[in-house]
Amino acid sequence: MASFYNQVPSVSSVFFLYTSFSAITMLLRTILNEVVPKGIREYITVKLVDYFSSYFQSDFTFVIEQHWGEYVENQTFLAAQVYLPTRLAGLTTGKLLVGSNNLKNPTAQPKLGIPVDTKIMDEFEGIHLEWNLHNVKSKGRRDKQYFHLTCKKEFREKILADYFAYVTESAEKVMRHRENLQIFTYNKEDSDWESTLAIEPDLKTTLMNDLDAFSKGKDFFKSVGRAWKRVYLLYGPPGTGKSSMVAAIANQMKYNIYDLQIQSVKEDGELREILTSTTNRSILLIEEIDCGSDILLSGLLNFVDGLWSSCGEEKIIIFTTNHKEMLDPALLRPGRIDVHILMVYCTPLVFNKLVSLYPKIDGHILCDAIEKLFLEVSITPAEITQQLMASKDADIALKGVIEYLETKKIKRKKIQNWRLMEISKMLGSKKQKHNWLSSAFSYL
Ligand SMILES: Nc1ncnc2c1ncn2[C@@H]1O[C@H](COP(=O)(O)OP(=O)(O)OP(=O)(O)O)[C@@H](O)[C@H]1O
Repeated sequence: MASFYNQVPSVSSVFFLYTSFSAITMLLRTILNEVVPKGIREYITVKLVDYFSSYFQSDFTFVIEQHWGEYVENQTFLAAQVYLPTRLAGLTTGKLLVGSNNLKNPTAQPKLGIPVDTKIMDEFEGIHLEWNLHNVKSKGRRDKQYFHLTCKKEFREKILADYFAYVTESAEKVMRHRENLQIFTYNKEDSDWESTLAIEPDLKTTLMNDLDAFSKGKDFFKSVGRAWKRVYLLYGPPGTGKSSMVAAIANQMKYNIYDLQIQSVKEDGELREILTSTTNRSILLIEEIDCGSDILLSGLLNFVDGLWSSCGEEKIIIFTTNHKEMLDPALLRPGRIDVHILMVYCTPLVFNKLVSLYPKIDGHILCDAIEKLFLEVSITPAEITQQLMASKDADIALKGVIEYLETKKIKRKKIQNWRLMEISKMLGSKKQKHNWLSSAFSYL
C-alpha cells in the first residue's frame, strides 16, 4: 500500500510538469512564428484541418460559384442552372422558378430555374447526389450565387471525371434544342393575309383551295391510309416572299410555326427529338434546305415518310430554298413534296397589290412606266417594298421606285458590256477567233 502511494506523483511535481510543458509549447510557438513564414504556417494549418475533418466526415462537397475569378462566368454553374430543372423528380421543396424573356412569343414554353435554398436529389450511375443553390447577399452589388454538390467521399473522383461532363453535355442538349426550334404563334389580330402578302391571284386561289382541302381532309387521309400532312416547297430568289408566304399560311390556318434551324442540328437523334416535340395543327418550317447536311436530310426524309404518321395529325411542312437546282434529288422524289411553288420577281399584278398595301393607293399615273421597266429589269417584291416604304407620299415613293429601277438598268447594262468585253478578250485576235471558232465547229 505504502509503495503505491510512493508511485503517485505529488501535486507540486504535476504542477511543475504542467508549467514546463506550457513553457516549451510557448517557446516552440514563438520559434515557429519567428522562423516559419506566415504563408507556410497557414498552409500547414489548412492541411491539418483538412486532414482531420475529412478523416471524420463521410461526405464531400463541391462548391460551384457563379463566377470563375472576378468576372468570368463559370460555365459549370451555367450548365447546372440549365440541367437541374430537367431533374424535376429530384426536387424536394416542390418549388420551381418559371419565366420568359421572349416578348415576341408570349405563349412559348417558359424557361425553368432553381429557387435559392432548394434541394435537388440526383443519381448518376447509382451514386446519390444532392444539389443545393445558395445565395450570398452583397452590399451595393448583385447577390452572388453558388451551388453545393454533395456526394459520398469515395465517389469524389468519379464525379469529377464523369458527372460534370455529363451535366455539361445534358445542358448543351437542352440549349441546342431551345435554339434550334423557335416557335412563332400565329397573330390573331392579323389573320387576313390580304393585308400582308402580294402574290399572283391565280397562285393565291390555287394555294387557298389546296389548304382548304387539306384542313377538311381528315377522313380522306384516313381512308387512303396516309398521314394527315402536306409538304410544300417554296423556291425562288431571295426577297420574293417565301418567308412572308409561310407567315400568311400560318395566319390563314391558325397554326403555329416551328422554325427549325437544321444547319445547327448536330445529329440524327437530336433531330428526331426535336421533330417529335412539334404539336398538331402546326407548320414545321425548314428554310434553306439546300444547306443542311446529307445525313440530316435523310433523317428528316425518313421522319417525314414514316414516323410523322405515328406522332400527330394535321401538320404542314414547308421547305424553302433559293436554289432548287441544288436540292438533293431524294427530296424531289415523287410523293415527298406535294406542292412546288415558284416565287418570282415582281409582276405588274404583284406590283399593283404592293402599291395598294404600302402607299395604300389604287393605281397611279407612274405605275405604267414602272410596269414597262419590269420588262427590262428583274426586281423582287422585297426591293419594291423597301422603296415604297421610303415615303408616305405616293408620288415621292413611286418616283423612288422608278429611280431605283433606272439605276438597276444602267448597272445591268454595264455588267453586260463588261461580260461581252471579257468574252471578246478570251477570243483574242481575229485570226485566233477564226481558229477558235473552226476548232469549236470541227469538234461539234
Ligand atoms: N410577295 C410579297 N408581298 C408582300 N411583301 C413582300 C413580298 N415579298 C417580299 N416582301 C417584303 O420583303 C421582305 C422580305 O421578304 P421575304 O423574307 O418573305 O423573302 P424571302 O423570299 O423569304 O427571302 P429569303 O430567301 O432571303 O429568306 C418581307 O418582310 C416583306 O416586307
